[in-house]
Amino acid sequence: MTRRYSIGYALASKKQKSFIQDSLVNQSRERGIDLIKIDSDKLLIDQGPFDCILHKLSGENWVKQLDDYVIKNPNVLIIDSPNDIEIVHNRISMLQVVSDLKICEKKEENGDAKGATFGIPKQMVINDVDSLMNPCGMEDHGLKFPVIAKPLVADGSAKSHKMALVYNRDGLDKLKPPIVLQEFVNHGGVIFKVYVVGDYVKCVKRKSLPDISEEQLVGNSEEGTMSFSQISNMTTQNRADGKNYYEIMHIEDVVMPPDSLITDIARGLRQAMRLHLFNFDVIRDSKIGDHYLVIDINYFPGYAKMPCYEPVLTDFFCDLIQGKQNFGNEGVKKEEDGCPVTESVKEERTLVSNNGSTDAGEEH
Ligand SMILES: Nc1ncnc2c1ncn2[C@@H]1O[C@H](COP(=O)(O)OP(=O)(O)OP(=O)(O)O)[C@@H](O)[C@H]1O
Ligand SMILES: O=P(O)(O)O[C@H]1[C@H](OP(=O)(O)O)[C@@H](OP(=O)(O)O)[C@@H](O)[C@@H](O)[C@@H]1OP(=O)(O)O
Ligand SMILES: [Mg+2]
Ligand SMILES: [Mg+2]
Repeated sequence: MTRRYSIGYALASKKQKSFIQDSLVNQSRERGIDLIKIDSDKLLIDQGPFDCILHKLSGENWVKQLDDYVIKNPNVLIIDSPNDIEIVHNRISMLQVVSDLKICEKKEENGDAKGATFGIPKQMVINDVDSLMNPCGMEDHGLKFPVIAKPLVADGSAKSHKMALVYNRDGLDKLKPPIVLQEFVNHGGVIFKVYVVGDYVKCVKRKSLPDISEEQLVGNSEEGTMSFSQISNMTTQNRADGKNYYEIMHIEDVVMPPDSLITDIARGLRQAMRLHLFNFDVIRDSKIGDHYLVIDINYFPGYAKMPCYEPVLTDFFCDLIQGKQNFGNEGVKKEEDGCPVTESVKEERTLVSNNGSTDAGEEH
């Protein structure tokens, strides 16, 4: 009799609706893994037992419950540790991880960068209104208008997604610190969203803020700012002339970033942050062409929008249970054509039981 494995999940209702779909539950069940909802009205310690806990909750009480559960069940896998998640709840610390990545970029004989390079936009934190009104602040950080004002805290609240494109100094006085002012970089209206699920990496294209021409910049100066939120999830945007900007720009024709660069950044972030479940947003600097900027990192994003999310996540669950998902230098899985490496799991999988013994998994 093959032992079954249980993964408990603790998610906000919106997240649970989008992520725990019947298709995912059924595919996991077929592979010997039961996805079980953790009851938020009961103590975690009184539930289970779980081989793994998936969560996207925060707060002292929840963190304490996780700690107590781990003390009583030292073999349980927590995906992911609240301490590790913290780094992406701040828009300065999240991008500092990118700046600190050591990825060997190819060089020409004369030392110039060869091929694609990456970085983060210039940015500065504004903690209070006085710093906002300091005229030298932006210049000291090499920032010039337009800039994007983002809430410093990226904690998943609706407020944390409320952004503003600031055209001039008049626009600054509408802002409410603490915020980050980030240089606006024209990038052709397309953002590259890179989903990471353990060792698996998938890059997709999404709609993004349109480029700003010099004329538009002057033309929009009277308002001072333009507010927006979660534009990459936007379905339509009709311009004044009624035409949909995104139909005109043919997003499907936009060239993807180099696969090797994306997987190197994904691997580097995974090892540095010690997170299994995140995505990061990349834009291509229109002025340079093969220079890419990471502008955002999100913990436990909307995986249901990722192609083949069910097999990818089920694969990940199996690897977790087998103890395969760690932070070593193992290769990064990329999708084969069509769905990802789930085909490669057809071979027999030995699942490791809670007490460390192994039992042969069923032929899948
Ligand atoms: N530095 C930048 N230059 C140009 N456009 C930018 C820049 N930063 C953000 N944007 C635009 O603003 C959008 C939202 O920015 P960002 O991804 O940081 O916000 P978010 O609320 O964290 O989004 P998400 O829903 O991905 O969590 C991006 O998808 C992109 O269209
Ligand atoms: O729900 P959605 O599908 O929009 O997923 C979004 C997710 O919302 P959720 O919390 O409800 O999962 C967001 O989380 P918070 O920052 O708000 O915590 C953030 O990760 C976005 O980047 C995700 O959009 P995506 O990057 O995948 O396009
Ligand atoms: Mg984003
Ligand atoms: Mg974000």
